[in-house]
Amino acid sequence: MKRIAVLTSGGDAPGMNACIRSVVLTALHFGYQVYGFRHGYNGLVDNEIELLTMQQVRHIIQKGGTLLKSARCSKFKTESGIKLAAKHLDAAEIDALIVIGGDGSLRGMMHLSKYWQGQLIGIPGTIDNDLSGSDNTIGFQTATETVIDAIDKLRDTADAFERIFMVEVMGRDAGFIALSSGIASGAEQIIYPEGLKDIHQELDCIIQHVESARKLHGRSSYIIVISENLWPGGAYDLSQVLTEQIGIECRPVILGHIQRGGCPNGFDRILATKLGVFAVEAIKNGHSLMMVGEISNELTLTAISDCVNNKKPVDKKLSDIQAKVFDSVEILSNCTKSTI
Ligand SMILES: Nc1ncnc2c1ncn2[C@@H]1O[C@H](COP(=O)(O)OP(=O)(O)O)[C@@H](O)[C@H]1O
Ligand SMILES: O=P(O)(O)OC[C@H]1O[C@](O)(COP(=O)(O)O)[C@@H](O)[C@@H]1O
Repeated sequence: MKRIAVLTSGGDAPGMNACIRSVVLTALHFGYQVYGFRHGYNGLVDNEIELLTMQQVRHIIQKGGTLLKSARCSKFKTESGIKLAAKHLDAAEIDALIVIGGDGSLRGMMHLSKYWQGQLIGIPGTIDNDLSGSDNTIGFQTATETVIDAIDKLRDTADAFERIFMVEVMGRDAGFIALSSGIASGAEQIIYPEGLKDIHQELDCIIQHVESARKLHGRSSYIIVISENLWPGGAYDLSQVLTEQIGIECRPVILGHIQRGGCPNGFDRILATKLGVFAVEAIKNGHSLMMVGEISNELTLTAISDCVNNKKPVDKKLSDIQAKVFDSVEILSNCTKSTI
């Protein structure tokens, strides 16, 4: 009988619980014993292990967060830490480990493979969606809906006061959340890392767009969605710069960790369920150092090294729509008032 283990690591994402449930139920279906390590890689280093039962994963499919807890773990990056992790996996006679997490967690698996001989299967779980090898990572769609809901609410008050808002969203170095939520909420500007060379050099364009929109539309609401980490001091400081340059107040809104919480939506529950089943099947079929994913509705296995080393591009069609087709300032300057 195989003994498999599962852990969640890095930024938690809605749908991680659904995925743990799926891994546990599939493992039990195959007659495997399944264990959970708590607190991400800290659980391996500190040997926080528990047997997972069907009872424990009942009624968690709808819950945000993660039953196994998550964390970042600097000790796991050290040689002594990783050796302890391997020792604890061997002591528990674990044959295969499933890690649900983002690119850092998958890099951790590559590191672990140098010290531990068991099978390693990754499942993409992060709101950032920044992993090649799957069209969507678990949590991304739910987080995007959370942002859209927030911007819709902001639009009401922005319209009422004819105000400019700058909404900062997560996505460490990736613009998936910004681009998708910005398009879906009809934001006037979307600023995200992949669409930008150097924000300091492009500041004039950002300001010019706001000013042109004001000239063409008169006073009206204007929403800028911006990814985190693009400006020192974030949206607070950048909105201050804009306020000073435009002479009209631009209000910052930082959505922060709200984006990581909440019930996973149907899409993420189903994705998490499929990937959990497929991960255990991959173990049964003898695979290792692979990440399960879904590309164009097909379940896929991709080498973890490719998933973390190949940068995943944002949807080109979406970025073109935003930059080239939907630019209201350009539309207004291309058409006469009577045609729009
Ligand atoms: N290069 C690496 N070598 C070993 N472990 C790593 C490496 N990169 C990340 N990790 C481990 O994975 C954890 C999660 O990675 P992090 O980048 O914080 O989140 P995510 O997996 O969501 O991208 C880290 O805290 C660390 O324990
Ligand atoms: O909660 P923390 O540790 O401040 O991390 C914040 C980061 O985590 C995320 O929410 C998720 O990123 P990861 O999946 O890479 O951990 C990022 O969008 C954000 O930059």
